[in-house]
Order: sequence, then structure tokens, then C-alpha cells
Amino acid sequence: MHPDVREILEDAEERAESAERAFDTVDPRDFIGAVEETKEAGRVPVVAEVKPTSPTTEGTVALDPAETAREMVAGGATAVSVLTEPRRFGGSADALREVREAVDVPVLRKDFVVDEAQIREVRADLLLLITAFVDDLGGLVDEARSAGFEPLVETHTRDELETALRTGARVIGVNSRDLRRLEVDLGRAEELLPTVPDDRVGVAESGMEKPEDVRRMIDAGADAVLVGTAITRADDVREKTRELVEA
Ligand SMILES: O=C(O)c1ccccc1NCC(=O)[C@H](O)[C@H](O)COP(=O)(O)O
Repeated sequence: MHPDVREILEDAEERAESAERAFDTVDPRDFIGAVEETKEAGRVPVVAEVKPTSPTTEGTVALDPAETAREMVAGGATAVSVLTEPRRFGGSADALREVREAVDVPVLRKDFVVDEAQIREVRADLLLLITAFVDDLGGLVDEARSAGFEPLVETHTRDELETALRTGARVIGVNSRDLRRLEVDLGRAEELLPTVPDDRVGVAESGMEKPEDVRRMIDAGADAVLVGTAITRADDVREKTRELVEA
């Protein structure tokens, strides 16, 4: 495993131990319905990610998460993803809460959830679960659902995709970034997306910079795309989002 990712997971385990379990109740926003509406309107469902930094990007973008999310939605984003991992991604539970208050679209909590305790830390509409990093994926999917989240189950290999499908998760991510080596290859998502069944929502994640990249993922069968760096670091977040929504 890549040393940065090992550290991220060790931190996640520590955070699970000290999770406060102070859990807000919120009315869930329907991601699957929002994706369908965007597609019917002839646009690309874009999940725009508020991503101040990461192990593979230089420096940290000083941003106001709520204002950035408003610009993403003004540009047509169907949903917003917010990192809550603090050490390597500059995220926080507060940033997630602020974003969810600022916009009316579904919000994804993007973190490295390894334990049930972490699930009940902070509410959102979707919760990322990474197949490669959890032992009991089915248990976490059920727990996430009973806590009111729609789980977005991330995969990177054919085996992981089969594991994810067995849990009955309705939203399946295919990440082009190999989290073991931190390399991006859009060919990976292009290969796996056509095997995501039609009754699931397939989300292409990572490595898309321009409309052609987004179009490539949609043509491969993605129902939605998740874009972080290219949108967060754009000079004009609203225009960049619009460019990808209209790909
Ligand atoms: O983005 C990273 O550097 C990274 C490093 C280690 C583990 C996970 C990482 N990224 C998580 C993600 O899935 C991305 O934030 C997300 O898909 C957006 O990717 P991008 O559009 O390439 O910023």
C-alpha cells in the first residue's frame, strides 16, 4: 500500500475511536433522482468536489467551502462532494455542514470510513465507502443506510466491483486513481463502467480535467462523474463546472 494511504487509514482508525457520535438529523436529498433529472435535461450529472488539498496535489487552496459549493451549483453541479479527512485533504466535518446548509443539492461525505463509529459523526446525503479498505463492506452499507445515507461504494478492480454489487449498493463508483500507487488511468474506468448493471448508478471518479475526459467516461457508461482538482483549482469554479456539465 502507498505510505500516504497507510497513514490516512491509520488516522481514520484513530478518528473512529474518538468519534463523538453527535449526529444531526436532516431530510435526505435524493441523489439518484437528481442524476436522472440532469440526464433527462441533456446535461452531464457532475458531482463537484470541494478538495482543498490531497497527497497528489501541490499546496493547499485557501477556499471558503460554502462559497465554493455555491459556485459549483451555480455552474450546474448535480451534487457536491466534501472531504472530511483533515490531515491529508484539508477537510472537516464543519466544512461539510456549512456546504450542506449553503446548497440544496445532495452532498457526499468523502472520507476514509473504516468503522461504523465514523458513520455517525456527521450527516450528509451520500457516504463514500471504499471497497479496498473495509473488511465488512455489506455491514457498513447496511449501517450507512440505517443512518440515512445513500452509500456510494467505490471500486477500482473487477473483483472489487463484484464485491460492491453483492452488497446491493445502488450507487457504484469506479475510481480511475489506483489508491495503492496513486496513479490515474482513465482506461480503468472505461474498462469497468460498461459492466455496472443498468439498475445501478455508475459514477466515474478522478482524473478528469476537460470536457473530452468527461465525455469519454459518459460514453463508457458512466451515469455521473466526480471531479475534484480540476474544478476546485479552476480560476472560475462556476465556469469550469458549467464546461464539464455541458460536455
Ligand atoms: O486525490 C488524491 O491525491 C488521493 C490520494 C490518496 C487517496 C485518495 C485520493 N483521492 C480521492 C479521490 O477519490 C478524489 O478526491 C476524487 O475522485 C476526485 O479526484 P480528482 O478529480 O482527480 O481530484
